[in-house]
Amino acid sequence: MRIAGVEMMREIDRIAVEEIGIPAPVLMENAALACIRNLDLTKGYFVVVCGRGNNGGDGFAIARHLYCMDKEVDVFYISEGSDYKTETRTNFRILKRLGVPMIPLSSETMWSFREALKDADVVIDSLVGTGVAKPLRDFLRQVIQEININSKYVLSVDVPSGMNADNGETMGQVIDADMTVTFQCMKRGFLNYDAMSKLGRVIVENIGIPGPVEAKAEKGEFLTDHALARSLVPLRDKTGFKSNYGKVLVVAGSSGFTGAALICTEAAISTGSGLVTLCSREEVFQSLVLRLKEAMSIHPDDLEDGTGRADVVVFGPGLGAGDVTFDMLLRVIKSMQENGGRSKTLLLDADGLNVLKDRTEILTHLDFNVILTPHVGEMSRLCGLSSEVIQKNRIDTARSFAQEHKCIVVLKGYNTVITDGKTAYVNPTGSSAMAQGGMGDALAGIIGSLCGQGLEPLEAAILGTYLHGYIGDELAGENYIVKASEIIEAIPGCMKRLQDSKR
Ligand SMILES: NC(=O)C1=CN([C@@H]2O[C@H](COP(=O)(O)OP(=O)(O)OC[C@H]3O[C@@H](n4cnc5c(N)ncnc54)[C@H](O)[C@@H]3O)[C@@H](O)[C@H]2O)[C@@H](O)CC1
Ligand SMILES: Nc1ncnc2c1ncn2[C@@H]1O[C@H](COP(=O)(O)OP(=O)(O)O)[C@@H](O)[C@H]1O
Ligand SMILES: [K+]
Repeated sequence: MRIAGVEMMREIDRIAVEEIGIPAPVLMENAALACIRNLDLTKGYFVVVCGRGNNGGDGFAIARHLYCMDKEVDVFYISEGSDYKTETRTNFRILKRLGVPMIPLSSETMWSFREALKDADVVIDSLVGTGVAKPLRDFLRQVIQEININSKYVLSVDVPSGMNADNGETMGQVIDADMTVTFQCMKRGFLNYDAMSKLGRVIVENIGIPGPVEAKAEKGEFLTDHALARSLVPLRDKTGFKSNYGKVLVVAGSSGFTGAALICTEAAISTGSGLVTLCSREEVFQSLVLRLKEAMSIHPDDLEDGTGRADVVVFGPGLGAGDVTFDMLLRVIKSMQENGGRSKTLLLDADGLNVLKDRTEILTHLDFNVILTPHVGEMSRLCGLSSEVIQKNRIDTARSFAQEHKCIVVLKGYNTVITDGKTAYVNPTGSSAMAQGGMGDALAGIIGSLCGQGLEPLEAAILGTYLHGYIGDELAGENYIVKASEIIEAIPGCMKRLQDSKR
């Protein structure tokens, strides 16, 4: 599914109407019906609040459908300002002719508006949508405030009025919606962490604009969906042999951090790697070796040998952030440069990222693929921006770092961003039930394993993050929190279900 901002939505609309010839009233009608589909139609009394742009037009059309269904409907509308757009005027006039109660909003009618809001089972917010990206006029702010104070349940049409669809910021006052039915694309602003509390449940509805039309206006930003993830799960050949499913070397684990090494290694095994080998720091090597079952091990003195044999090296979980780790990384990089090429991948996680602080230029001239999997703190160390700035600009931060350093960045957290600098995918799965030590180590093992099984690094990162969160969501359905070891146990079953699923 594509992610769009204001300009992209306007362009999609223009192409659909002007170049393809889909009549604008058809789109408005589809938008209205999409909202009707998501309304609780067992309710009896609806208040529709309309602005003067096309968002208001959607609201007038929604009111007509509710009227057709014999619902009690009152329409309040903004009567001052610019002239109605054509389709909005058409829908306004139809309602007038039908005799649907229509009340212009003004200081004189504010009292009856307030009473209607209090009585309404559902309030439909059709004040403004993607057409406004500047501070709202005072009167509109007052109307929004009244809706927020007095309503039981609000459905926002396309965008909660007052939210900037580009960045999620509030333009003076914003509707606090219970549900947002947004059209055609996920809006970029909805991904802003601060905006999320205003959206309620978000439903993205197709309003009849074909994918190729969207593609003409696209800006390379997508939300990973189930169909995409399913299509990426590798098929296992009937005659497959372990060497067909990738050799993964995990370089992880130091004193006090042995769990990270085991979790990462076992995640790679459970995701389907043919051969997984663990190399850890000298001081924990013997104790870790005793705990391995399916995985093999190599002593840190043999790091170059192990790297040479591997298709993928996952480097960093629990390895320690000091010079020893940096030296190990340089050895791995040197060995990969000598035996590398684009069929090999280095995934850097945790301390593998921390040792790159102020040294990220190392990444720019490598001949093999590089994937970085930072959480926001690690990203901050890598790029020098504060966590607050990064969290407000997650897609842009990850994208420009990936572009500059010619690598793939997986910026973890709610709505993990995966990008190669050209395109960016936002992962919708996972929740704070997964916010626990070890979870990132499991993700690193999963993505590394998928690279070894032949997926392109970007694909491996897209599927790996989706799968990791999808398993987390399944387990969180019945559990307050989810442990990394539970994720690992559930990987094979979940990959099978994902592959077999029809959605
Ligand atoms: N393909 C599409 O993109 C479609 C879009 N539709 C709807 O159209 C909406 C976009 O419509 P528009 O571009 O007409 O814009 P909006 O309806 O979002 O807003 C424009 C209106 O807001 C008012 N306004 C502008 N600046 C303001 C300010 N500072 N303070 C207060 N009010 C202000 C003006 O009256 C203006 O007409 C979408 O959000 C969606 O709901 C649907 O009708 C179906 C098709
Ligand atoms: N609120 C959340 N929503 C979705 N995913 C989350 C959330 N919190 C944590 N996660 C996921 O859990 C993992 C945690 O990784 P990380 O912070 O590196 O943990 P650790 O370093 O302890 O292994 C990441 O994949 C992250 O995206
Ligand atoms: K709206």
